[in-house]
Amino acid sequence: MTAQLRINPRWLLPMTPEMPVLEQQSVFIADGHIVAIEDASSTRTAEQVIDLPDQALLPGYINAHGHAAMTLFRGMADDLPLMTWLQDHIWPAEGKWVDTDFVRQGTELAIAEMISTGTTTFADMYFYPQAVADAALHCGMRAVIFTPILDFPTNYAQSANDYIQKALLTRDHYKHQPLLTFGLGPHAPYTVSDSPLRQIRILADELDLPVQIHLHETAFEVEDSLNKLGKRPLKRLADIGFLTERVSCVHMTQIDDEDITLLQRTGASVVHCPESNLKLASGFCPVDRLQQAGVRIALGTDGAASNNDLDLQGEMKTAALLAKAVASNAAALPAREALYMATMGGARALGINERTGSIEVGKLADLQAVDLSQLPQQPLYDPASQLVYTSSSRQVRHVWIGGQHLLDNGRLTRQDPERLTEIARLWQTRIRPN
Ligand SMILES: CSC[C@H]1O[C@@H](n2cnc3c(O)ncnc32)[C@H](O)[C@@H]1O
Ligand SMILES: [Zn+2]
Repeated sequence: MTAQLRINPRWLLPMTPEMPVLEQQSVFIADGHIVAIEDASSTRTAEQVIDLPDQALLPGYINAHGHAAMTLFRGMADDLPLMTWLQDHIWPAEGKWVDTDFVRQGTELAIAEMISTGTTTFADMYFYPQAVADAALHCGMRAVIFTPILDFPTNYAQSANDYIQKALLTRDHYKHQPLLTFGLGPHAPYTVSDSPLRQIRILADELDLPVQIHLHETAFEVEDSLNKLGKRPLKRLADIGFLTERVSCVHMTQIDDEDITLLQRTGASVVHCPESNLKLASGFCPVDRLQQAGVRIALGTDGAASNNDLDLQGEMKTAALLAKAVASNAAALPAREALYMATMGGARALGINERTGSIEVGKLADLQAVDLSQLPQQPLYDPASQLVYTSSSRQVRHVWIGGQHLLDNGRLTRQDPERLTEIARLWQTRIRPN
């Protein structure tokens, strides 16, 4: 059978369980899927052949947590701790500026940055999820969209029940879009009460939805819950039956032995956002301990207002370095495991691992090719090491999502960077006139 596309990379990192680095392999694509992986000598034909003699082909990264539209708040409130940042700066700005246009345009800006740096799926938790969905569809980007749920009113919705109804309507509206998956995003244990959390659990089970929540982001969050309720937030969630394997817990910088047992017992996963945690001085997620306990871990950037970029390769490097420092062990989170976290780890946490996250026959062609011939990658002993520990995201040359060629030799095929820059500048002058 003739494939539509044959890619001949120098190296292939399929991110299958043994995490091999292969050479002399060709990947064949048809109808958006990987249809064969064969030796480079294969005589199988394709309508188009792309030779990548200096490049590594690997799955696109999966950014497992973020607030894409917050790119428009990038650099607006730096060098502040979480609660000051959120309550005194971000929430007032969101109240003033966030509407459908803000989310649509901010999300398109975010998608351009993510595709250019090798991300092929992003998880999003933000207001106006239909604008996030429209932006993703327009750009050809895969997205897991968690409609936010809070107890209090915002520009977007009035009550927890209103957010939930909007989540269901949004999901219904886009149910035939293969690029999109919808879930429920209760913001945090300190902003959502037990009753909506119970309802979210029931709906997630009934409709098979992923759920994502900010959790144990700071020591203050845990202390506050101990003072008010006599238990840690994770224990409270476990006690009301909220925790299941559908749930991804974002941040988890505060972890004791009982927390680890709860994560193990329920199968809930952790989304590690090391750069946001460092910048807001929130704390350190003990990645090595979690891995040793068999807890599933994914990687996220969080929003550009607390990171301040959406570069998952940078996040991998930070995660690998931080894991070593936190564990006092240079062997903690080696390069291949960081790569796994940024690909299959994300896919598993978001419940999309049957479709994406690795290069295997039958899976979607969500791929990136990275040029490893450039100066910052020389000499080259181990492609996995170069991908994680050098600034390899600057060398991403090609990205395919569902077989669509969205980055072609470093050029975005569906988005215009100049137009996006102009839009970002317009928002900047509107938000903070000079
Ligand atoms: C309800 S939509 C998402 C909501 O979360 C806010 N947010 C962004 N980053 C963080 C974070 O690290 N912890 C808690 N909340 C965060 C965002 O501004 C929106 O209001
Ligand atoms: Zn967040």
